[in-house]
Amino acid sequence: MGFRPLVIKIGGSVLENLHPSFFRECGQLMEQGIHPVVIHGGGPEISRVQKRWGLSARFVDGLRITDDEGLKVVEMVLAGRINKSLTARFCASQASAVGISGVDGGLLEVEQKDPALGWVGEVTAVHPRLLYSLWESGWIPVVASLGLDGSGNRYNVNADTAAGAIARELAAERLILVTDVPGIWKREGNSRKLLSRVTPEEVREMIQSGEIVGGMIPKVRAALTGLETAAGGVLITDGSIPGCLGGEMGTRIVKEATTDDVVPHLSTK
Ligand SMILES: Nc1ncnc2c1ncn2[C@@H]1O[C@H](COP(=O)(O)OP(=O)(O)O)[C@@H](O)[C@H]1O
Ligand SMILES: CC(=O)N[C@@H](CCC(=O)OP(=O)(O)O)C(=O)O
Repeated sequence: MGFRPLVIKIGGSVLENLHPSFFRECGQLMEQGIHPVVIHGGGPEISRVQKRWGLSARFVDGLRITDDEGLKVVEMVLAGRINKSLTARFCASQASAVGISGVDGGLLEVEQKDPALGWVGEVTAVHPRLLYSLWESGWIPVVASLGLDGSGNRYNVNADTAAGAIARELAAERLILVTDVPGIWKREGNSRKLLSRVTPEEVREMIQSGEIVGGMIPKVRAALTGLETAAGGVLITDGSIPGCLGGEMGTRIVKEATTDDVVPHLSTK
């Protein structure tokens, strides 16, 4: 069976505002012979639960410091409630989905990123066999970004980073990063404009100049990872708008400014 993988990452920032048509559109892509895998975040909800439990939510460069208690919260919230509620919304929209995490099928192999961060994993390999099995049987995998090491320890993985690594391994047709903004903003005098396309070099310059900050930094870094193999480039788009998977709205990250994108036809009409 020939596979046409499409990697979609849903940010925690947009989970509550995801347009209802999103789920149906994913199902339609599957019917068109495209194979979506959905990686989701959930940072804001993890922080809310940590606070409710009297635990602090602390970050270094956008990565959550994850001690033993923190990992329990991450697993319960990310792989539990968020993963199950998202999977339920797919199924209720007649899009056949299965909720898993990066631990299942050994999908995300990681090593500890930095002892100072605790149970935070850096992806060292992606083993996609389970994804192919699910696609073959008609299921859309919905993945919580946890990983495991060679000793069976489980880790918290940034969801953008996980999506970028999966997209690179699958040589996905496209990586779509669904978030709460319509794309990458660039300052222009006193106002700002939305970039319709941007190259890796421009992205690196914008991080240097402080125009790309906060949660957009791991996102564009993941975009650069995915771009290494994704023929159709990477799209950053707003999930609260209908048709966000169609490819016309948002910022495209492309290898070269002059090359036309090879955008797969993703009709969600
Ligand atoms: N240049 C930029 N253009 C657009 N958004 C930016 C930029 N720099 C930083 N951001 C911020 O990045 C946020 C998206 O990242 P994040 O909150 O981590 O989302 P998600 O949960 O979807 O991963 C936006 O809401 C915005 O505040
Ligand atoms: C290591 C690390 O920081 N992991 C993230 C995983 C969730 C995530 O990435 O969620 P968003 O997509 O909403 O940011 C966290 O604990 O917040």
